[in-house]
Amino acid sequence: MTDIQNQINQLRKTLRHHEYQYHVLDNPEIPDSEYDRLFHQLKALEQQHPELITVDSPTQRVGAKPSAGFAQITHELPMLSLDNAFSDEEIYAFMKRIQDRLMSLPDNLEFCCEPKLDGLAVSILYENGVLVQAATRGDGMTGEDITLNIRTVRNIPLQLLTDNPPARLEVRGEVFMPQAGFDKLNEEALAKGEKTFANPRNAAAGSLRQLDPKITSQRPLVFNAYSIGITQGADLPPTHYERLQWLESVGIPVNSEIRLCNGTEEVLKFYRAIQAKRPNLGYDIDGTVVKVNAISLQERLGFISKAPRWAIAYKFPAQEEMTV
Ligand SMILES: Cc1ccc2cc(C(N)=O)cc(O)c2n1
Repeated sequence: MTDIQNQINQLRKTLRHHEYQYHVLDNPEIPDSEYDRLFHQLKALEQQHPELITVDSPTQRVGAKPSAGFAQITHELPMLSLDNAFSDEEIYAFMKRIQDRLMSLPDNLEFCCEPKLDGLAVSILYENGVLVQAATRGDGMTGEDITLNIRTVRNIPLQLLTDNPPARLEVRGEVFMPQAGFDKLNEEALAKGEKTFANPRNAAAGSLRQLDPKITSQRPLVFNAYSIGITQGADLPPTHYERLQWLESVGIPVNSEIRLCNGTEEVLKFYRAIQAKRPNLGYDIDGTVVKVNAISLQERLGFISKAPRWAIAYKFPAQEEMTV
């Protein structure tokens, strides 16, 4: 084997070792500057000897589809999709279905109402209070392991703020990109002649599916929790609203617009109030989410195939296309 081939093989082996240390173990042994120096040494050798370039060389990573590099994770509890309502009539029908099954008038029921964030649904697992894993929703059954990227989202605590954390706590919520951060990101991309994102949701999804957490780390992402998945050793309150309050008390961010509503008319009032606020929220939403607040009633209502009977998304009419 030629000396050049030996040098190239040794550099590839060293770079793969350091990539593993940085991207998988999150434990770099060398500064980025040293990694870059080795990388560019290999790049130069391959440019002098293009016949020696192999598709699996570390220099060829840039072309890889980002998601190809993520392990698959199976959700212990499926991540549900929500049934949709597009009119008050469909909300009344939702309430009637609940009344028929619970034999109790909806106007005596409490609902937890929130804006429906237009981002990417993620699942974050804490064990003994420490963030150990994060995954995208994916198809609801399996998602991509984005643990390293989620760790870079500034408002997600790496440790729960409690002295007696549950053995296991899965927090589910939405990662989104606020409008101001999105506008700045696209301005910078334009200035650099790079591709811009069509909308904040695509920007959030693209940022979370970066193989390089350093890039994700530079993106203005925000997380808001909206439910609890699996738990072990957690003593949780009996209503959804109180559970969100508990999450907030242990350092998990929850949307500030979430409200308790009594009966159908207050639910519709909330929908209109959020619709009026929508232009000034500073982040994209595509409706509101209405949930029966009492967990015991949620359990009695159960799910229709994939969507829960106890929740519905009341969507806003599609916004007229932006004329650019
Ligand atoms: C159960 C469920 C499923 C998807 C959700 C999605 C959102 C959302 N996109 O804001 C909020 C929720 O409370 C959700 N709740």
